[in-house]
Amino acid sequence: MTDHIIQQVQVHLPNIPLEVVSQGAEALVFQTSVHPYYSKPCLPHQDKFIIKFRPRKPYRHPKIDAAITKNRTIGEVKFMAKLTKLGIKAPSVILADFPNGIIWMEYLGKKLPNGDVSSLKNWLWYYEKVLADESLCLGSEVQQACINVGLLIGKLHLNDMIHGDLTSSNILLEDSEPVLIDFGLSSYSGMAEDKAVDLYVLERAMLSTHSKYSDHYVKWLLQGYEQIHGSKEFRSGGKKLVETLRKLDEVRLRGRKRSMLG
Ligand SMILES: Nc1ncnc2c1ncn2[C@@H]1O[C@H](COP(=O)(O)OP(=O)(O)OP(=O)(O)O)[C@@H](O)[C@H]1O
Repeated sequence: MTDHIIQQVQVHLPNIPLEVVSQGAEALVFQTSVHPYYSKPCLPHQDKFIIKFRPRKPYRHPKIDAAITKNRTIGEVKFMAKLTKLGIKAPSVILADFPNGIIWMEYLGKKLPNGDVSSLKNWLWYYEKVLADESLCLGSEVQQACINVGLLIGKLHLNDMIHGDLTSSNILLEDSEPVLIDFGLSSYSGMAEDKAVDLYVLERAMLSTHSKYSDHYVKWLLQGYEQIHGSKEFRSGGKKLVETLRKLDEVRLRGRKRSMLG
């Protein structure tokens, strides 16, 4: 399956070395050492880039499939470009081929001491499972990283941007500075409901992936989220915060009722 998709992408990117990073439902993600048009790019990672490729879906009608691929790729790239413009940390887009579903972007994140990519998930797992020391898991470094994630998501929402798939895998850490990735389900909305659902998805992801300390992590995330809403940079942030947190309570209640009903 993957070999067949690699052949597909190589038609569009001949002679580009590709190393598979992940295969999701929607896209294949590759790492490459090559910049498409510049031998000395001015990016922090000079020799690593990410290529995200949306392969053809043979079960869809070819015309519909082509339109979906193109629109989703355009949507993701526009969202990323807006984040860059607003100074919300996310990979810079280097090149995009809309009809062929290709996004060439900046590589972000570091390797953890155990060799794993520094997603928030792996980083917290490193603390929880490798260091396995409660005082470190609940220490100031983890607290500050969670607060920083809350600040980042708050900034996103204050710009009426919704991530759509906020999990601890879709947040990478550059030291303790978080960056967002994967905007395949992103959208624009000023509605408190949409922001609350975004927060709820993250809250649930933290609970299922980091159950032992999730209460603390979520508390710190919300601390950062509240903090940015109080900043002078955003007018009526306080009012928006109250609305979103009220909705979050409603969404949690709906989620609980659903899980009680199975
Ligand atoms: N800019 C980037 N820098 C470094 N790593 C990245 C970058 N973008 C993606 N990755 C890596 O590739 C993985 C998959 O990326 P992404 O989530 O965008 O693809 P996806 O196909 O939508 O994934 P999924 O379907 O699993 O949500 C990430 O978890 C991360 O490890």
